[in-house]
Parts: sequence; structure tokens; C-alpha cells
Amino acid sequence: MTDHHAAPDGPAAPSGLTAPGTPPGPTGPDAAVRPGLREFIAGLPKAELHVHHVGSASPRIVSELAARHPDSKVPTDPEALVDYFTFTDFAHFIEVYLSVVDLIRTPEDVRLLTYEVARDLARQQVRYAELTITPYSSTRRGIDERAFMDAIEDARKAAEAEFGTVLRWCFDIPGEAGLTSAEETVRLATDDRLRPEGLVSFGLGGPEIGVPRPQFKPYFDRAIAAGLRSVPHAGETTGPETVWDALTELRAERIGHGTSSARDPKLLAHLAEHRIPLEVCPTSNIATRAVRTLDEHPIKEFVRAGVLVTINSDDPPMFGTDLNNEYAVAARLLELDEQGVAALARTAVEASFLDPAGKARILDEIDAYTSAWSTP
Ligand SMILES: O=C(O)c1cccc(C(=O)CC[C@H]2O[C@@H](n3cnc4c(=O)[nH]cnc43)[C@H](O)[C@@H]2O)c1
Ligand SMILES: [Zn+2]
Repeated sequence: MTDHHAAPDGPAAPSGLTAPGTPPGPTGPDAAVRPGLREFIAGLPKAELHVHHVGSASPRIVSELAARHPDSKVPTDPEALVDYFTFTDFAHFIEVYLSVVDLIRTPEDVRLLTYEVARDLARQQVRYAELTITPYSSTRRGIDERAFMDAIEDARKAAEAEFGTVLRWCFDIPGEAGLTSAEETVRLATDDRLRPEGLVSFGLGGPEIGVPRPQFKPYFDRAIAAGLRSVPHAGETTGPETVWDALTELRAERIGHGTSSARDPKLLAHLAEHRIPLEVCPTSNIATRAVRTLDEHPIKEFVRAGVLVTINSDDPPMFGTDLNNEYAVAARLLELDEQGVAALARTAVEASFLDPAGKARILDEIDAYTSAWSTP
């Protein structure tokens, strides 16, 4: 077992079987997190703005789907998944990610996955999540587009009714799949007969190296004209120029990761001035080896520069984390107490694409929870 999945009192690591007392790995729980802070985080109402649909499949769901489709190379044993979800670099991560995408073959698989993802979010007191979905990956594998939309919408409505967690969708272009995938994604996102009610934003994911952002401008223009918000990944595995491209060409309102922005003081100043939040996913950056160690993560520089930082989990079971653990990691890196952690949760709600009344409701909940916690 590799140690970056060791998380004794943290999230359900990929195996869910990590023995208590396992030495913490670079992204595991920190002795330095103040006593009681993990409990505070666990009960804190939160919003998750950067989490991938397929990348959120729990070990139980992955093994259930792998057992259904025995031709797949994905292990059926949740323990074996820990090694399977250990990545040598970003390209290896995408290769493994796509092998899990290959397991989603029917509208029922889509519905099950979506509903279970919502259940996992609700368990962490996530009140609102924008889930990044790549419809192209499913339709090109033969899932009927109408049935796909019905499956995610059905799960969204059931999750809201049963768990109280509000889900919204970000449809992303898998950039490396080329302009055909961009055309297909924007068509699915803007065709009034298909576009799901829960869709709020338009994204761009996958590898960045060799996939320049400007080529996607016409597709983002169409999505924005149809009322969608622009949230591309940028600066995860390439330099700050990619983030500039996302801002100027794709009119990004938030940036997925934006890690390399720290290398460009002018960019940091621009992000701060224009209040463009970064969707920071610390453990993801270590797991894909985009950043070497957590202590080298630039989150502190973002905060110091006045950039709005939101904390997110990206592909939590694949990275042996969950949103609560990401808040604990951020608390250690930023040296936060309960008030500081609550401020991070507030920033995520404010940076979300939820309507004003929905935002106010969660913000009130955060305040009530935080003052009840600090009242003896
Ligand atoms: O589905 C296909 O057939 C296909 C063909 C070629 C390339 C791709 C992709 O590149 C899919 C990548 C997929 O990865 C998702 N994702 C999940 N986590 C991350 C992340 O941290 N950074 C970037 N992308 C991520 C993303 O949603 C893409 O759809 C697919
Ligand atoms: Zn992502």
C-alpha cells in the first residue's frame, strides 16, 4: 500500500480499510490539525465546487460496476483499488480515470453513480455541490443522450428530496479528445430539448499539455451565450499562461485548480482584483504529482495575495480523500482555527452559482453552526 492513501481518522480512503494507527502519508491526517477541528469540519455545512462525477465513484461503486463488467481491468476488490489508484503522473491518472469511465455503460449505471455520489456528499454535510460531468465520454460509449440526461436529473431530484443536498451540473469538454468532443459537449449543453434543468456551468478538463485553451473559445462563447458560467481547469499541469488564456479567451469566472498562478504576481493581482476564485484541490495536486508535497502547495501564496480560495476534493476516492479531509489539510497549511475554516466554507458558498436565497440559507446555517460550536 502506498502511504498517500493512509488516512486513519480522515476520509474513507480508497480501500476504506486503512488500519487505525497507519502512519500518515503526505496527504493524510495531520497531527498539526488542532484538536477538535476535524469534528468541527465534519459537522460544518459546506459547498463543493470542484468534484468530478466519475471521479467520485466510491470503492464500493467501482467494485460493483467492475463485477458487473468482468472484461474491465479495474479491480473488483476494494483493497486492490488502493494500488490501482496510485498514480505515477497526471497522464497515468487520466488513463486510470478512463478505465473507470469505461465501467459506466448504461443509464442505470449513471443514475446509481450520481445518487451514490450525492449520498457521500450529504454524509459530509455538503449542502450544495457543482458536479463536473463529461457527457461526451458517456454518449460516445453508446449511452443514449436523452437517457443520460434523465438519469442524472432523476438522481439529482431524488438526492435533494432524500438527503437535502442540492446538486448542479458543470458539463466539461475532455480537451484531449479534440474539437469533436467540444462540439458534442456544447450541443448537449445548449440544445433546449436536452439541456438538463440542473446545468449551470461549462468546463474544460483532462490534460493541459498540448491542449491549448484558446481553441475552445467558440464553444465557450456559445455556452456563455446560452446562460452557462465558464469554469475551465487551467494551470493544474501547465504554467500561468494557461490561466491567462482561460480568463481572456474562455472568460472564466472561476478557475479549476489554477495552481501555477502562484508563479505570476500580475496574475495573482488580477485574480484578486477581479474576485475570480480558485478551486483549490490540495490532495489531488499531490496524487497526480502536479505538486511535489503539500508543504510546497501554493495555497498560502494565494491567500496572501488576496485571491479567493475555495477548497475542493476533485476525484476524492481516487485520491484517498474527501471534502472534510481537504478542509483539514487547508486548515493546517493556512494555520486556521474554527472561524478560519468557517470563512473558507463561506467563500465556497459565495463563489457558487447557487441562487441568492439558496446561498443565504447555507450561509445562515454556517453561522449558526459556528456560533453554537464556540458557545460553551
Ligand atoms: O472519454 C473519452 O473518450 C476521452 C478521450 C480522450 C480524452 C479524454 C479525457 O481527457 C478525459 C479526461 C477527464 O478527466 C476528468 N478529470 C478528472 N479529474 C481531473 C483533473 O484533476 N484535471 C483534469 N481533468 C480531470 C475531466 O472531467 C475529463 O473529462 C476522454
Ligand atoms: Zn478537476
